[in-house]
Amino acid sequence: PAMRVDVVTIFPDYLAPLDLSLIGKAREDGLLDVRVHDLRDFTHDRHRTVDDTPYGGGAGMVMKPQPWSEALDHVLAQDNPTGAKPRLIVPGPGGQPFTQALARELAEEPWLAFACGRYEGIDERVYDHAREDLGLEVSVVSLGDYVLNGGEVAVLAMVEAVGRLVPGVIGNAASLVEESHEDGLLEYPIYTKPSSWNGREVPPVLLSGNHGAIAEWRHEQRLARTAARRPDLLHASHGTDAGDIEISA
Ligand SMILES: Nc1ccc2ncsc2c1
Repeated sequence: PAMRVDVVTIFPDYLAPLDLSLIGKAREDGLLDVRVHDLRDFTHDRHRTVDDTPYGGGAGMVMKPQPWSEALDHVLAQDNPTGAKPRLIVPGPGGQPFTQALARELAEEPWLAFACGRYEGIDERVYDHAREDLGLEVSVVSLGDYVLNGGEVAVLAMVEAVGRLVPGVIGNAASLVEESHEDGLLEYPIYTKPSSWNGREVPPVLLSGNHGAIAEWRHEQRLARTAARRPDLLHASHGTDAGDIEISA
């Protein structure tokens, strides 16, 4: 397969959507090999304990290091005759921002492993163990400045964002080109039949057949939308600063 993806979680059913639609088809086609592991399978007590109270006090619970160590050992050992290493991604609100650029970077990796934390997070020694004893590159990655209850939803988003960039997963590669954030501008408004609907018309330029005018209109719309919604994305390279675009979108 073009890419192997392992996910360790205490809620394996949360990752069931990865079996659906595009990602599901990519798995059938052998482009993506997605394996979900239940962290509790790497516990040995009757209650399958994965968490405990934090040293130093404080609210909430911390995920114990031992189950994670055994889970990572299992991931590294399974179907891995060459001893290759996956890149370990740990979703967390305090991580580096997940961007389309990072998605493109991760889509180049042959093997990704995702660790879904719950509770207040994972004992810090797991990160040190993964880097220093297992020789893994470990990245803590945030989807945005908000807090979820765990990493599973973040992993679903990241696997979709990365998986769709793996060659062959999306049929028409062209549809990957003009997407928001691909070149730092938001997407232009899009329309389809009928040309007149509910008393609302499609912008005439789009029916003109004048491809130069259409491209120009679309670029203007992208600039205007970006200035209106995401002025932080605009910088010198777009030849315009937010000040001199009339906001129409
Ligand atoms: N483990 C954990 C907890 C909260 C959270 N919010 C965004 S990613 C994430 C990961």
